[in-house]
Amino acid sequence: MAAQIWGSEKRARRRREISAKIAQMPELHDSKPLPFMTREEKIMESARKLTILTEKMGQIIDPTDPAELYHLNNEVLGLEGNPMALHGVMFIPALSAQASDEQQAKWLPRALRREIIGTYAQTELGHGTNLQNLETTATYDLATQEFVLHTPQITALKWWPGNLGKSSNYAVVVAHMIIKAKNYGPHPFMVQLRDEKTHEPLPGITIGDIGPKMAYNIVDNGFLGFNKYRIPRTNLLMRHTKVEADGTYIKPPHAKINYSAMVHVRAYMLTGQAIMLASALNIATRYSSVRRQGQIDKSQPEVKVLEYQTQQHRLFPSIARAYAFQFAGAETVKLYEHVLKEMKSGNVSLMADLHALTSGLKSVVTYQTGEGIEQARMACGGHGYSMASYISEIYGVAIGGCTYEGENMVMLLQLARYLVKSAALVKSGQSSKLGPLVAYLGVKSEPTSLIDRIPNSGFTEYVKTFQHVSKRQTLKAADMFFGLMEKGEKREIAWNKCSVELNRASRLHTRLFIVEAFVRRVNEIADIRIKEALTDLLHLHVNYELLDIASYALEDGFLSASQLDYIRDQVYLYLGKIRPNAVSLLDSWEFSDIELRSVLGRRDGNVYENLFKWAKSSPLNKTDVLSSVTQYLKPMMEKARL
Ligand SMILES: CCCCCCCC/C=C\CCCCCCCCC/C=C/C(=O)SCCNC(=O)CCNC(=O)[C@H](O)C(C)(C)COP(=O)(O)OP(=O)(O)OC[C@H]1O[C@@H](n2cnc3c(N)ncnc32)[C@H](O)[C@@H]1OP(=O)(O)O
Ligand SMILES: Cc1cc2nc3c(=O)[nH]c(=O)nc-3n(C[C@H](O)[C@H](O)[C@H](O)COP(=O)(O)OP(=O)(O)OC[C@H]3O[C@@H](n4cnc5c(N)ncnc54)[C@H](O)[C@@H]3O)c2cc1C
Repeated sequence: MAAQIWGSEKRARRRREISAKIAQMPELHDSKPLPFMTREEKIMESARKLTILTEKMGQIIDPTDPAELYHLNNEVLGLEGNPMALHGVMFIPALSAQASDEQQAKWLPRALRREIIGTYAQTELGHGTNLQNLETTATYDLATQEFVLHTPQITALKWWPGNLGKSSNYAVVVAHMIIKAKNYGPHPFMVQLRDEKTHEPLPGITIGDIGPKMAYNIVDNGFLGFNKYRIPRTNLLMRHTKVEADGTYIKPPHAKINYSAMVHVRAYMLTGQAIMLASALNIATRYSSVRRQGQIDKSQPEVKVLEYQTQQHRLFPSIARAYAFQFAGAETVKLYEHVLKEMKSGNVSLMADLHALTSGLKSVVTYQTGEGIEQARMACGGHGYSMASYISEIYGVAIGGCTYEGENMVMLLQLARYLVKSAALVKSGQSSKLGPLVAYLGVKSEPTSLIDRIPNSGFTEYVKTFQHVSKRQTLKAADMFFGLMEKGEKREIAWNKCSVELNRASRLHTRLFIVEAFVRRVNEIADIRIKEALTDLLHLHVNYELLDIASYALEDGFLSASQLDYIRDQVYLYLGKIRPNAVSLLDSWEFSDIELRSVLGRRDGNVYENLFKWAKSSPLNKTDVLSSVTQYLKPMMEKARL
């Protein structure tokens, strides 16, 4: 199963080897539990481990393999971030995709050797979503052949970029490029922020940390202002766009090609989210198989809470989602790598499809991951609320994904643009022009679902039902939009009036893709035992998801009330079937205790001993009487007694 999850036997074996090596290297372990550290201590601890990793990485992993790097990162540095989180996730990808060969030769080796630390600075205090209204300017000075970066007002301060505040000395900065008074829109520039020797901010740069956040606090998300700060013309990233010395602008082959670093993270973050969901579920499911509370049969001893159907219903559909996201994420990364290769050689024809797909997936996956993690926390009762479970930290980090790399509603609306265009093709009889991801929009569906009528149909009838509701909602939302425009409404106003319906279409389309990715994977599996276990999980997935969106299929009678009962029964059937495999389905992800950082979810299952030991190690328990008591509470009580 681990091979299915991680992509191959080799990958699963390498993960085990890496975890085993790290277990033998105490210098790479947290020196004390992270929840007992202050933010400053955590940042220091992370930097300590990061520098050891830089020295020893080659002994542990193949540093050119992103999957091994990511695993090493999760084990040693953890999900709360590190001083170079953005360096690997956005700075290097931005340089790789957007810098010319010559620029790459100059900067990439230095970045890869970690001579310099970089980030991606785009969002501003006043604007994150609407990139056309970013306010930082890069004005070309023909006389000196330099760009002058400037922050005209407070809302133009860069705000949020990870590791910008304190760690990075370089950044890819996105600014509106102005040449001879003409604004060419947002473009990426390589900018040095700090002196390479002293790490002091360079003159003309105002920089700092934006303060503590809901989670992810090892990362120094920062602010940045420029006061007429000059950089050479050749610091504009020039793989696709060029500015000649005389100010001549050579436009890129696709207007949005400079957005590739965002698409990179959107594609890669899906498996990251799956891992966080599976981690939280691993903790909750292990705990639920240890925790005994109440009886189902009063004549019997107390049961493990995992025996309760409500507990299973709370956890198991999310286990299925974690697998589904992992499989869909793996497909998306493959597609991304393909499109990136094509883009580098000038073929930009697949960019729109990839953008639509990743926009929808990032939104649905992050939202459902958040839901699943929060349910996992609640499933642990009181102990879930303790930082000993570590689930609240996992939640805080994962839920950030709903906002970063494009706020979810906004990204769903991006996919909706693509769906509406596709609907227009269907309506004008041009279905043959539909791309493969939306080809189903042009296929006539049966009048009613055959879900309960064709036994052994595999998952075909389910897929058809998801296709039906997605198609119907897309065409309905598109009709609503076109109808408003026909009545004379301006395009943007009509769009806004339909946007809730449009986003519903985007979610349904994305959920269909996730189901299909799961089905594709299960169909490929040769090992009969693995196939059987995953087929059960897939049964639960399709039935649970369909129940969740059933109103769309009931509206037009595609599903009947009796079919709904059938689907519901299937959910209960598969909850029971999955119960014996539940812990194994999560242990198969092979998270080490070091990586999980959870006292509640350790592999040994000694929940109560571990919790008591952890509580005793709390800094508050170093002394029996705290100074807050001696200084304030004791005098107050004494005064009251007088
Ligand atoms: C130790 C190291 C290990 C490394 C190992 C790697 C493995 C990594 C694994 C896991 C990763 C886990 C990640 C966790 C890290 C967390 C870090 C967080 C970092 C966060 C960073 C950020 O948030 S950066 C800032 C992100 N900002 C945004 O996303 C802004 C959102 N807004 C937009 O994208 C745009 O404004 C928007 C698309 C909404 C509109 O753009 P605009 O230019 O205004 O467009 P418009 O003129 O309206 O035209 C729309 C038109 O353009 C098309 N389009 C838009 N974008 C694209 C695109 N990217 N590609 C193709 N086409 C695009 C769009 O479809 C429209 O087309 P039409 O409909 O008009 O045809
Ligand atoms: C943990 C974290 C890490 C980050 N890291 C980075 C980084 O490294 N680099 C970087 O540059 N940025 C980073 N960001 C910033 C992030 O990319 C933005 O916060 C994000 O893109 C959302 O933009 P915003 O904050 O402007 O939200 P807003 O756009 O102001 O969103 C507020 C609300 O308005 C709605 N809204 C906005 N526009 C529309 C619209 N057109 N239609 C409908 N509804 C709309 C949204 O749906 C939302 O409900 C990070 C953010 C976080 C939380």
